[in-house]
Amino acid sequence: MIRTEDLRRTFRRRGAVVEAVRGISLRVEPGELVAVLGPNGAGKSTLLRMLTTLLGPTSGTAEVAGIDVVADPTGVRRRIGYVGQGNAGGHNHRVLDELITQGSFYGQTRATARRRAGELMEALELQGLDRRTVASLSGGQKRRMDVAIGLMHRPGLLFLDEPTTGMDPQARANLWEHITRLREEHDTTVVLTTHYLDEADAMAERIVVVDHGEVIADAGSAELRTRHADDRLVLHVDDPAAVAGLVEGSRALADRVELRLTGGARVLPGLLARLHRAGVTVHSAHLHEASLDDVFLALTGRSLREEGAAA
Ligand SMILES: Nc1ncnc2c1ncn2[C@@H]1O[C@H](COP(=O)(O)OP(=O)(O)OP(=O)(O)O)[C@@H](O)[C@H]1O
Repeated sequence: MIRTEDLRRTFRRRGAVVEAVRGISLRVEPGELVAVLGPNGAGKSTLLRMLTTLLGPTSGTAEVAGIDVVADPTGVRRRIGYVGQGNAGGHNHRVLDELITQGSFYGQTRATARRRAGELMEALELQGLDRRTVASLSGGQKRRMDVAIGLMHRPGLLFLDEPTTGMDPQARANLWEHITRLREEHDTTVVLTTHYLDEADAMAERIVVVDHGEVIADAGSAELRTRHADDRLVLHVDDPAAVAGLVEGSRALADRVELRLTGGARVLPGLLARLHRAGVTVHSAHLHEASLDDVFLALTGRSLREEGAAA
């Protein structure tokens, strides 16, 4: 669905050259949901803007939905949906009119656009709001409206730039439910950027971490955590020093032993069974699984959570 080869984009700013995207080669297969993560200024938006033809590459190539972004940007736009960071809808327009206008823009007849708008309003829980102005919608409704606009022409590929930023947790969960359903029903490929690690963790099958204009990791969340960050296990026991002697790599504290390990959930049952056989009573076992933020910290030396919070 997407193929880029050594994609680059530089900007000139006050005489200096900024390399916003530095040689990204990426493949996205049909039906995938890929989250692009990275701190502010990493190059995520620049990458997305090149893939959606809003910005030309300085060098390298990108094919989106089988079409070269430079040779045929109009062809690419026809096949993709793009939901940018701002609201796509005109604020004083009515919800239904806005959707129909979008459909007409892509060459749909009024009747087809109206039918499609009805389907999407139902799918995205916007029914009953036909005659309301976009400005009068709640934040969550507006964002779902943005997604509806992006889907009017039935694109096989949807780009979402920070779709849930600024939403409350319930509205986020709700939008995700809709995106998941649209994928299940229409097999839409989705590429999104987000600052919310928990969201990427829960929803994306694949996470592409971008930093300083480069892809520094590309895998599923579980694989990233196993590969780049440790879990931490805390066992409360009567004699920590004795137990530390039995568990390689652990250290004894006053009332517990602590241990760093990979794949903790898999290791834990065997470890507990071994301690039981050795006559050790474990009062409690707490496994702190590595988070994506731990992965990010291990890869970049920075916490994405802090960067995201500062944004
Ligand atoms: N039009 C431009 N002119 C000059 N520099 C730019 C321009 N657009 C982006 N940049 C620079 O390119 C780098 C990458 O920016 P980009 O917006 O792609 O990052 P990002 O990862 O999307 O950040 P954010 O999470 O804040 O949206 C930054 O250093 C930014 O200042």
